[in-house]
Amino acid sequence: MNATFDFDRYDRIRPIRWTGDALELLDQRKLPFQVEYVRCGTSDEVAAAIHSLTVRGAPAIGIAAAWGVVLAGMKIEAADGAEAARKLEAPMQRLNDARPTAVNLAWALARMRRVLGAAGPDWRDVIAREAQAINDEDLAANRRMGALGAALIAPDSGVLTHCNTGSLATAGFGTALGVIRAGVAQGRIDKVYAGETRPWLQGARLTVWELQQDGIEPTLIADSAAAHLMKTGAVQWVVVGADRICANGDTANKIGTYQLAIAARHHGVRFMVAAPSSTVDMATPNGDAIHIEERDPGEMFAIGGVRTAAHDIGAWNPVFDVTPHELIDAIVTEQGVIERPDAAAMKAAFGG
Ligand SMILES: CSC[C@H]1O[C@H](OP(=O)(O)O)[C@H](O)[C@@H]1O
Repeated sequence: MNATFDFDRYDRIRPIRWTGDALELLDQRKLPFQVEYVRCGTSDEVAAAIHSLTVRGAPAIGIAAAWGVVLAGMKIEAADGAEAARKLEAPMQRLNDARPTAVNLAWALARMRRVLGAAGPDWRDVIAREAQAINDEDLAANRRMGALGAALIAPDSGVLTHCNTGSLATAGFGTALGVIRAGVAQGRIDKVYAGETRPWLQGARLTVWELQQDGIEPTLIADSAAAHLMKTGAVQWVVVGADRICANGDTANKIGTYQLAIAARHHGVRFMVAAPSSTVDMATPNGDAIHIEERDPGEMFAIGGVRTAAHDIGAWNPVFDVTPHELIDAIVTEQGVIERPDAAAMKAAFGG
C-alpha cells in the first residue's frame, strides 16, 4: 500500500459502536434504504442480533460476540476471571450458537475465555481490552490484506465480487472488498462487478452501497449472469471473502461462491479468497466437515416485505457453500499470500 493511501476515504462506515455500556449495531437488514442502529444492552440481545443478521459478516459477528461477553460481565459479580468464566459460560455458549458456519464467532469467544481464565480481580477491564484488541487487529489485518491482494491484480483489471465483505462485515475496510478498495485506489482495478447475492442480497443492498460511499461505481449483476460475464472476458479476477478456511484450503463462503469458482476456472478467470487468519480453522480438515447454515426458507419468498414467490411452496435455503481448494488460485490473509492452496501450503503457513 503506498504511503499516501487514504484509508479514511475508503472507510467511513462503522457497523459496530461500543458506547461503554451498550453495543450499537448498524441494522444491516434495513440498509441501504434506512440507516438505523440497534442498541444491545445484554449478551442475549447481541446473540439475537447475530442470528437475525442485524450484524453479519464473519469477522463482524466475532467482534460483536466479544463485546457481548463484556456486556454479560457487567451483569455478574466475580472475584476473578476464573469465577467469571464459569458464570459467563452459558451466555457465551448462546452467543456461539447464534450462527454455526463462520469460525470467527467461536474463535473470538475462545479468545475471551482464554483471557478470562488468566485474569484477576480486574477481569472486566481485561475482557474489554480484549474485545477492543480483536476489533483493532481485524482492521489492521484488512488493511494489510488490501495491499497484499491488490498486488496480485494487474492494472486495468475487471473484478467480480460476491456477497458483502466490506466495512459492514468487519471492523472496517473489508476483506475482499478491502482488496478491491486498494486495487481501485492503485489503478489496478478499473471495473468492479458485484453479484446481487440472493436471497439476502448482501451484494445488491450492502456492497453496492458501500462502494458508492467510496465514490466507486460498481456494476450490479444477477447471480445467474456471472458465468456469462466471465465468458465476455470482462473480469480477470473473482475476489471473495470466507467464513471458514480449512486445513487443506477448502473454503466456506456465501452460497453461490462455489459455482463462481467453477465458472472462473472454466473461463480462465483467477479466483482469490481474502480473509483474516482468524477465519483459518486448522482444526477442520476439509470442507466436508463444515456445518453449513440453513436459514428460514421464508428469506427466499420475499424481498423488503414484498412477496416474490408463489404461495404454499417449500424451499431449501443453505446460506453457505464450500469451494474446494483446487479451484482457488490464491488465499490472502494478513500473514501473506498462499498460491494454489493445499494441505501442505496451509500447514506451512499456519502450522497445526
Ligand atoms: C468478510 S465477511 C465473510 C463472509 O460473511 C458473509 O456471510 P453473511 O452475510 O451470511 O454473514 C459472506 O459469506 C462473506 O463472504
